[in-house]
Amino acid sequence: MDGVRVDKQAGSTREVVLSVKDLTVGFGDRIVLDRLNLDIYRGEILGFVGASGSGKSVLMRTVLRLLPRRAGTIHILGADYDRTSEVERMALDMRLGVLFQHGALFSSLTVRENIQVPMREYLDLPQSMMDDLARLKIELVGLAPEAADKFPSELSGGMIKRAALARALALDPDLVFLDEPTSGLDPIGAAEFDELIAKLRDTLGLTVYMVTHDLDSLFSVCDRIAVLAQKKVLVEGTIDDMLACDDAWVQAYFRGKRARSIVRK
Ligand SMILES: Nc1ncnc2c1ncn2[C@@H]1O[C@H](COP(=O)(O)OP(=O)(O)OP(=O)(O)O)[C@@H](O)[C@H]1O
Repeated sequence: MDGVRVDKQAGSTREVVLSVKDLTVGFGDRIVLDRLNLDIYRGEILGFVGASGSGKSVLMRTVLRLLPRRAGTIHILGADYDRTSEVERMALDMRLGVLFQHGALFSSLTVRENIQVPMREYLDLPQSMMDDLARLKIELVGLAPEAADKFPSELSGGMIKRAALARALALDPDLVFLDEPTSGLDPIGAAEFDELIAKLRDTLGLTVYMVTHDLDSLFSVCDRIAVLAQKKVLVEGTIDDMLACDDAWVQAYFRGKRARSIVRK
């Protein structure tokens, strides 16, 4: 594996945990991402935005090796996926957690069993230890202990998101990918989920890659924002950078009527 890359900026040294260079992804004769570049730094919450169909999910799925790419390199936690052995890849995959859109829990498994799926896949632990770990994860995401024995169909939308987050945290990952984690939640549930993500980042030192359309999340918990447009990361920076950006789509998104009502809060 390569060493972990660091970037020196504003006098501080930041560890790059995900680095995407010149990434091109397409389907048939349609190019969705064209020589895209992106860096994510340890401990930050990066919010990913872009118009519907701009390729946010495609990017996330390509980084997770669920979709093939035509060109470009992806370094995760200092390792170039293309140059790692199968064993090293497995070790890397264990350090990534994923919360897919709509939770994507297995409907025939209880919350406890869902959380234990990654443990069974990657670890060889006695059942009693997996039960203890599942209990800890359930507590970590703010679910009641009784939720362990419930099936997804018995949970509210907010509980499903929390259970899916508990599963994403099952193996104590360094980097978590969240695909629209607050979609479908009411504003109070969404705000609570944002607070939970910020708390987990602070206490566990997580790095968070979050695809979101939720302006409240972007304003309240994201350290940095990346805008996907024209098949690449068109702009990246803080919310102030977004507000100062003169791109028409970025202006409409961050300074439109809905955004202004959040800024005024
Ligand atoms: N497996 C696939 N085969 C062919 N085309 C695909 C595939 N996956 C995605 N696409 C196309 O790639 C484009 C980007 O899709 P993607 O789902 O990444 O958009 P998005 O930015 O996540 O949108 P949304 O915000 O609506 O979820 C779309 O035009 C989509 O139809």
